[in-house]
Amino acid sequence: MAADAKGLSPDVRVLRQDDWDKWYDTLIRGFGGVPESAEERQLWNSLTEFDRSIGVWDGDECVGTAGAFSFRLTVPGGASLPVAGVTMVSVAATHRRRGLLTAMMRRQLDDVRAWGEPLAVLTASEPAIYGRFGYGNATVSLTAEIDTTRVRLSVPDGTDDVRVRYAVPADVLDVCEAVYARLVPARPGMLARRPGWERLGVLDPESERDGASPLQCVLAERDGETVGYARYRVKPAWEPSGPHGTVIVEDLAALDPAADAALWRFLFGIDLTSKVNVRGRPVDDAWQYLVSDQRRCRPSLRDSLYVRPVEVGAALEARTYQAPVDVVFEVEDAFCPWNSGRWRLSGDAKGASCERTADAADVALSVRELGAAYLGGVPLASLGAAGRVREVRRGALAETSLAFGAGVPPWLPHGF
Ligand SMILES: CC(=O)SCCNC(=O)CCNC(=O)[C@H](O)C(C)(C)COP(=O)(O)OP(=O)(O)OC[C@H]1O[C@@H](n2cnc3c(N)ncnc32)[C@H](O)[C@@H]1OP(=O)(O)O
Repeated sequence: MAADAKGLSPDVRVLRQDDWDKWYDTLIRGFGGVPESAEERQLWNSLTEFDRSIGVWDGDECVGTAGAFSFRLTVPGGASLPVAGVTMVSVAATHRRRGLLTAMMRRQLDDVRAWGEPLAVLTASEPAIYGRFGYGNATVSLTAEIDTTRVRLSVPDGTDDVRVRYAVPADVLDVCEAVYARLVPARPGMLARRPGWERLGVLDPESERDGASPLQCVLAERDGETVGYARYRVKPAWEPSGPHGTVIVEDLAALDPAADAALWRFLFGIDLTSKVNVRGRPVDDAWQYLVSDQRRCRPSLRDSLYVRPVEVGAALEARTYQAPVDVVFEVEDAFCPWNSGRWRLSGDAKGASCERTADAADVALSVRELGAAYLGGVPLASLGAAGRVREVRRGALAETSLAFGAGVPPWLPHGF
């Protein structure tokens, strides 16, 4: 390859099986260099999709890594779209800020297009990295620290019919996965899990416990059927005033309101604890509507899933719209110029078409804003109010923003 402006000739190539150890060591070092347990390393090896992963090589040395998992993502309307789950991105600190990430993003987005996947998605180690490549933050997740000495839950009818029982996390993986799988179509942003991914949820390296217990699990059952599960840890604390342990919720899923409430009631009530910490939850997590005092739950939000339309037309056609929409977008996409220009989107709750057009634009925006709004969690009107989206035809932004809503806030249930 010809040398680039910063003096490097990046040799970007598809990952080979026998390069994985070097490649993965580069990645681990890029994230600080703390080694993973043998079990965790083996799991990531088995999850690596070699033909969808790339490395940058400087002679024999691996200096850049990136992968793209083949996921299916739920989009508004319930369709399950093949997407590239961008992951494992790193550049050796000896080679940073010389364009290697840019070279990998170029190669990867060209590949994703060739694979026919209309979206690339990722979670970012730092939010400032990916906007320049057309990724927009499309979902947020909820973190909370609930003072369970003061906050009470009022549970819905039927909660007492749900039995909560302990189980060994690894022994009940299949029933937990079955609960998870039933929830995937109901919420945009959720990922259908490929075989093997469920094991990530029960990896329990001691190095990540920070003084808390090994992973614990309870099942919620009704009439012998599993209707939910929770995975959590307990971190004990003994203070002069008494026990003040914390329950750290790692994962919770339930098929109906009573099962959900039964699990939260259990977690709120564990003896010798005075706090429940949750993170990575949906912004509308139901317990918030059951508590006596939201303020003492100290909720906060964090950016989560970034979405990058790789094929604007195919992406906009794949979802539905909660109100009829007929709009011409003027899209600007400097990094993937095949998306730039005008697109007419016509659709409603049943389906949509999106085609190139020579008609005048109604709404002008960059592909990054389109990615942010795509799952229905970030209103186009709000992006308009921020000056990130421009209304060309009067009234078009409000109409389009309404149509783009998803009814339920999108949520990414786990990182990757
Ligand atoms: C999906 C995931 O896997 S997220 C994980 C991302 N990886 C990490 O955070 C690991 C540690 N960090 C790294 O490995 C590297 O710093 C990377 C991958 C973030 C960046 O790699 P580099 O090769 O240095 O990026 P590159 O030189 O192509 O930079 C391109 C542009 O992005 C900017 N940029 C790169 N990293 C950052 C950052 N962390 N914050 C803000 N801007 C950044 C550069 O300044 C440059 O801007 P310019 O074009 O205006 O000069």
